[in-house]
Amino acid sequence: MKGILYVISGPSGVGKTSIIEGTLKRVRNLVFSVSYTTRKKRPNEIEGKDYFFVDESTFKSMIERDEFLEWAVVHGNYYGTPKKFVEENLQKGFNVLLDIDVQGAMTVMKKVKDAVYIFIAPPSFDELKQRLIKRGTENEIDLQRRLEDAKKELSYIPKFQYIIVNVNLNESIDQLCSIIVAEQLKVERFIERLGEYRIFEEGGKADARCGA
Ligand SMILES: Nc1nc2c(ncn2[C@@H]2O[C@H](COP(=O)(O)OP(=O)(O)O)[C@@H](O)[C@H]2O)c(=O)[nH]1
Ligand SMILES: Nc1ncnc2c1ncn2[C@@H]1O[C@H](COP(=O)(O)OP(=O)(O)O)[C@@H](O)[C@H]1O
Repeated sequence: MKGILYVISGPSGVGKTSIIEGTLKRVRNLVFSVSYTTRKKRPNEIEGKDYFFVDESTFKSMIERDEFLEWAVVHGNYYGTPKKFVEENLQKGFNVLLDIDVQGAMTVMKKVKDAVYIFIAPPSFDELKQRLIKRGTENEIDLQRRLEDAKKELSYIPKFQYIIVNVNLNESIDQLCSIIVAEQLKVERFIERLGEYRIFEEGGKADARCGA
């Protein structure tokens, strides 16, 4: 039994965290991979839930020990996905969700062929700016940098399989749930997991381990 890897990317402030939180509450059998970062913790963030906050030397020694599935420098800080967590959960049959930047998504694309790639886009550049200002977690310099980086990030959209334009949060959560479930219902994935099913045996039932 092998789970599905879902990769979510999109510019800072677009609503990735909000959409993911809403989705995790609604979809069964789905786990979020908490990344490591050297970024400073925001007051509302929880160690081990939002990120594992580490210093640069700890992060670099993790790179040397090959502990990341992927890592990248994003808006001036290091971010990385713990390889062991992702591999173990996929192996156990859980579906795993990553919130990583476009560079990280490109790395995963080379390593994990059957992952699902979803880009979250803003309705407009102005709206993105307003959301970042309203969130109030960045100083002026960091905010400008994130908006600058957003322009480059949007150019990666054609490399993704799905796009959600986050106008209305609840609709975006619905759309992410739909993508997650639809992928699980693909015949090619069903056949891969056929060993898990007993529907063709007499008295058997369809115990599909899928989502919402
Ligand atoms: N490559 C990579 N990017 C990550 C990882 N974790 C988070 N990111 C990305 O880093 C960027 C900044 O995240 P964050 O500092 O939480 O700011 P926010 O996106 O404004 O909430 C976002 O694009 C995240 O998707 C990771 O493990 N690897
Ligand atoms: N559809 C939406 N409409 C308006 N505001 C939103 C929407 N989705 C998220 N937000 C708000 O925008 C801000 C950025 O969202 P967040 O989830 O932190 O984005 P990201 O994780 O992509 O940086 C937050 O204050 C959040 O409440």
